[in-house]
Amino acid sequence: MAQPQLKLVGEAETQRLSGAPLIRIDGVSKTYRSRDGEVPSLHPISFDVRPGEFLVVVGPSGCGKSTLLKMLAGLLPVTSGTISIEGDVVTEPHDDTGIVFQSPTLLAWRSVLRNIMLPVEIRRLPRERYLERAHKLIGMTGLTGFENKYPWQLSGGMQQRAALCRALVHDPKILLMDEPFGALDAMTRERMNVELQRIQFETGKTVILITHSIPEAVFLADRVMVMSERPGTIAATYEVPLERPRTLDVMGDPVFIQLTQTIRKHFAAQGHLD
Ligand SMILES: Nc1ncnc2c1ncn2[C@@H]1O[C@H](COP(=O)(O)OP(=O)(O)OP(=O)(O)O)[C@@H](O)[C@H]1O
Repeated sequence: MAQPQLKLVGEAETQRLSGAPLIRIDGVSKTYRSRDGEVPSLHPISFDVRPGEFLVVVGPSGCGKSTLLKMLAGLLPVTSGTISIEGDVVTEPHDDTGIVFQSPTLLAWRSVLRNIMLPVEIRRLPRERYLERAHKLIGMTGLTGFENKYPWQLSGGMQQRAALCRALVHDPKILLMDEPFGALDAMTRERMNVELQRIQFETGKTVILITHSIPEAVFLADRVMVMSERPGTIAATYEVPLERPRTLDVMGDPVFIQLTQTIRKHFAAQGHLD
């Protein structure tokens, strides 16, 4: 079995990741107001995301991960603080982000291609230009030949690939992913991780991904952000010093094992964080 070479993040990689932050989260908190009263879901948190970075967020259930992602997408207002993308404060849904949820949420009555083209229609973007882009993404995600199939004719992994194409078709700078592979079987999930790494490399997108899987987090991330229980806050952030492209063999690497163990310790003692 080929052993991946381990080294600290290379020079080119360092340059790619060391630019001015693309996303700035500054003192952002969230308290939901419901009929039963206030639900503090996220304590004020601050962090930056670099252009081209792959940031993975892990944390116990209910700590506010999805809330954070929805605020990043402009789908949910912040209670305090600001989220900015390239200096512009996010106040509403915007074109800089594409989102993939745990469920593919494809429209059953639309073909794969017409599902992928939905954001182009909604935004009234030039169809021909984006059709070409859709076909490129279909090729990149291995869906060629399935353009005219309907979602129910696809496996779960293929549906999620179609959802990924749909999130990227309008060429957003940022890809937000909320437990995108949580519903897939273990082997498909691993394959999707390898494919996602390749697609991110080929497209250069900045990715923020939420997962409950620590190995998935370490495999995919440049940086893993660990959150504490609700109301969530940042418990720790770890750089992942593993060379890319990573193969699944990297999971046997001592650096990988040590990092997953370190992160897992945060969740010891009945889900309580350190
Ligand atoms: N619309 C809402 N109204 C009131 N409370 C909410 C609402 N949405 C989420 N919450 C609460 O906010 C907290 C954070 O929810 P969120 O979905 O962001 O957590 P999460 O970390 O993504 O959880 P999981 O890992 O289980 O998906 C939870 O306690 C949840 O019950």
